[in-house]
Amino acid sequence: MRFHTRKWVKPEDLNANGTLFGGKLLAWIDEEAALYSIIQLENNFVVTKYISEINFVSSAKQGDVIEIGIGVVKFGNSSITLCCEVRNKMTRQTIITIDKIIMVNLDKDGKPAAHGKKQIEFVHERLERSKNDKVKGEKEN
Ligand SMILES: CC(=O)SCCNC(=O)CCNC(=O)[C@H](O)C(C)(C)COP(=O)(O)OP(=O)(O)OC[C@H]1O[C@@H](n2cnc3c(N)ncnc32)[C@H](O)[C@@H]1OP(=O)(O)O
Repeated sequence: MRFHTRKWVKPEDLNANGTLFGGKLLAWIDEEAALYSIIQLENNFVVTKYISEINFVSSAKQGDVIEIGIGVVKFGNSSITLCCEVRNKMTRQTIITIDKIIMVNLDKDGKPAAHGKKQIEFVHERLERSKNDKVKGEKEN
């Protein structure tokens, strides 16, 4: 699991008890899952289909720095299944875990479409590959 995004818990993120509002946290996670899927599937048109049980393990308070981790459970045909953990950046205390977040790759008509991906890719490797392919193509011509 990779922890890409950090958040600073501010007054507007709190519930009536003064701790991080669960709905706010879920919105951050949904956006992170969407961003992760968009980058992996190389398609901006990806939607959240299904989220499994959510375990709120501990709370966060104003001023805490938290980080959102996303991992890939499975690449499907049109879907990608992710897992998520959010933890306190300083103490590593788990705040929430989600076993399965299923995101679906859509075509321009909003219908599920095969994404053709089988494994995690890194943008820098993609760029390196396309640079090498270009050089190879130039040598062949
Ligand atoms: C980031 C955001 O905020 S997005 C906004 C919130 N999300 C939405 O608005 C999405 C609304 N839902 C939809 O538009 C539709 O349900 C769609 C287009 C996502 C999917 O339509 P469906 O008719 O269910 O598609 P379909 O049956 O072909 O399933 C598509 C994929 O999702 C998977 N899937 C569908 N339902 C489920 C489910 N309940 N649990 C797990 N996986 C599921 C399927 O297995 C399939 O995966 P695969 O192609 O890798 O095998």
